[in-house]
Amino acid sequence: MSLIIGSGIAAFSMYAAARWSVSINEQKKIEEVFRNINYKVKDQEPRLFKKIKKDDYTDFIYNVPFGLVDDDKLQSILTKTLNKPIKVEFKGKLFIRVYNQQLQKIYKYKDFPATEGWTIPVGKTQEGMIYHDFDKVPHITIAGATRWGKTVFMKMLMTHLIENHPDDVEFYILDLKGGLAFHRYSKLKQVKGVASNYKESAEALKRVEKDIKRTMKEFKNKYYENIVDTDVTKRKFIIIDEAGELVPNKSMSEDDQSHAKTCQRIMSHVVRVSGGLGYRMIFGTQYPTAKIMDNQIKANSSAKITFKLETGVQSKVAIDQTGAEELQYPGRAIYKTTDKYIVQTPFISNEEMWKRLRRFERESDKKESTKAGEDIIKFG
Ligand SMILES: Nc1ncnc2c1ncn2[C@@H]1O[C@H](COP(=O)(O)OP(=O)(O)OP(=O)(O)O)[C@@H](O)[C@H]1O
Repeated sequence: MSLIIGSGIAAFSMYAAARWSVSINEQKKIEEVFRNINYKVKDQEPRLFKKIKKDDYTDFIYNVPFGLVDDDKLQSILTKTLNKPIKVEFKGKLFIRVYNQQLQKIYKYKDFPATEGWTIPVGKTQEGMIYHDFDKVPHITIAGATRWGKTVFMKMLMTHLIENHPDDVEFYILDLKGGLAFHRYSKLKQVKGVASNYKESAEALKRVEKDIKRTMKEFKNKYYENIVDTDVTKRKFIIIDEAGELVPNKSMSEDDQSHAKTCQRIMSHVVRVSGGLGYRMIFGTQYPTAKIMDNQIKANSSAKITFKLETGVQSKVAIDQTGAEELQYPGRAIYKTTDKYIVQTPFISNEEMWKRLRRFERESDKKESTKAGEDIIKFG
């Protein structure tokens, strides 16, 4: 018996010693990085204040000389040097959290539980699942270079909201990549329309603008200020994929330029006035430039989900700091509100989405008359 206890203690001591030496090693590397990138004031370097070891991570907390603040570069250089996920925060002291494990490359949508209210899962972080609450932050931007996960995220969001609020959610979708990604979902009773060109987009947004006017009048009559304080259960989501297409340019026909201008004006109106009325805008783009993500959109979308971008400059436009250019896997994103999280967003395939949502297909769309006059059932 004592032999078993003895060997248990010995094994634990070896494990603890190994972990301890790993963290000493990490501390050395962190301090070497400080020196190499000149993260100091004159000859005063950050000094370790505390080291806290937990099962999943170690926190290194540093006192830094006055005048030294957060540095964008630290996170990415430390991540590469230690080859581990790192979170750097500056809260009076410098907090460097070094996680033991990498996030997985895929987390399935079905493993994210249903949620209360108007929340959606944003993804898995090192410390658990993260949710976005549209009743707290009505408008979001979704940026990311092509093929890194924007459309899957929009579809996931749509699936979650429809499954959780089948009778209360409405979607207006501007699918400016030819309508290919969302066409199938135009058959769902929650989808008021899928616009796939400039003219249809302008018409869809004019409908939204009219609807906003009507809702505003109704709210005034009832002395409502914000939908979240009322018993109104409906919420209306406007999804824009790809907003870059809506910037008028000379290669467009005059008509299309005029439609694009109409869209821009209404989008700006939507984000400025309609959050309190229950409208939520999802603004997606693969080209975050100041022209596409104008100040109105940015200032009124205080949650930003950003997949991999081509450059640090684009990352600065999207989230006001570099970092999105360093993301390595499809579906990996930065979720930024007042805080910033690295997440692996939930993955859902087109097949699974349709399997979950097809029960909401409008009756009139389930059957289609053939020219010969017989009824056929449409599949997908
Ligand atoms: N959350 C995720 N987890 C794992 N893999 C993902 C995730 N999201 C997307 N992917 C992978 O990345 C591919 C591209 O995703 P998606 O179609 O959403 O890109 P996109 O940015 O919308 O591209 P585009 O702008 O060309 O439409 C998917 O087919 C899938 O293989």
